[in-house]
Amino acid sequence: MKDRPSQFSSASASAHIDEVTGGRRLRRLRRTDWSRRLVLENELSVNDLIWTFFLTTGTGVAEPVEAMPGVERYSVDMAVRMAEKAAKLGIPAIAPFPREDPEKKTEDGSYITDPDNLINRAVRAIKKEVPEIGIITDAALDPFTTHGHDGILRNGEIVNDESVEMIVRGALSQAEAGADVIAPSDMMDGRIGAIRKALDENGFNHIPIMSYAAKFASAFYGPYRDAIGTLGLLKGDKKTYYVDPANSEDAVREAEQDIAEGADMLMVKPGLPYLDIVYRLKETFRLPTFAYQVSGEYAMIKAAALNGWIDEEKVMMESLLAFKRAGCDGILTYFALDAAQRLK
Ligand SMILES: NCc1[nH]cc(CCC(=O)O)c1CC(=O)O
Ligand SMILES: [Mg+2]
Repeated sequence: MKDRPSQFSSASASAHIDEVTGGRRLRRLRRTDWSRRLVLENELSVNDLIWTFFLTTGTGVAEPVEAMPGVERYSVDMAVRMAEKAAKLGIPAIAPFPREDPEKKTEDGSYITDPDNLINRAVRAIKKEVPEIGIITDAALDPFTTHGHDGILRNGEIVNDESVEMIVRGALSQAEAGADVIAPSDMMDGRIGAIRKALDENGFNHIPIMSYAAKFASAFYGPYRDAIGTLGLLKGDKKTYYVDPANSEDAVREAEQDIAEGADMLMVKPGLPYLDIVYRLKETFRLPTFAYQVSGEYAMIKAAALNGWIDEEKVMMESLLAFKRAGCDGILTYFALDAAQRLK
């Protein structure tokens, strides 16, 4: 015991370490900045970003979303300006979500089919002024129903086939308004095939479908429901149609089914807590695969940053890079504008 310090001279420690590692020192390539850059495996680019944001009625409106500091709801005219900003930053696509006028909400969500609803007006205006940016629209019913569900509610049940009919009509009205990608987030069975058929039969066979294939019944959507005004409305939960957070085989089956029905791209939602699903879907199907960094994920990062507990910019960029490492081709994120600015 007395000799112990001398046994740990640096020379003998080195010899010991070389013996156990076989001389393989993984830190060699991490020593310098140039060398770290040289061996980078994944990189985030502005081409990976899809900007998610909110719409509201009126003109000249940019109002803050309480649970998402830094995020605002825009009236159509302001959304056009913001889309222009996104396009100038090189962001390839946007995904707007409407906070519809509560008076337009109905039991069956049929306002989704109105050519003059908020989302369709915004799509038309943005397509006219900023044609170079891609617009991805959600064909789910939740902004349009009085109960906040993504489908039609009958006797306490979300009825599948009738919901699909309405969702298909909504998707068609979005395509007619000029949407570039239809991205249904409702998780009804058979909706991908039904939307594909309707698009093809109506002159929209060039419009791709990005399926929210693996959408989980998650508590991370809280701030979004506040943002689109469905928080107080939602009756019960969405467990009868979204995937259980405990399951991954079910997520694989959902993706397999959506691909068989004609999905061009897959999405996983939420994002960071579900990177294992991203990895599995990418490895299994090799399709363009996306993840949605949802409102609750955004709020967590913002809240910690506002408290001075984490470095917002670093955590934002690290979280986005993690999606790339897991296999994402792109990320739907409320951070898109900030991240794009940072990537300039
Ligand atoms: N069709 C519903 C929908 N569309 C976008 C989100 C969540 C997005 C987010 O949390 O950022 C949800 C989830 C939900 O309310 O169940
Ligand atoms: Mg499905």
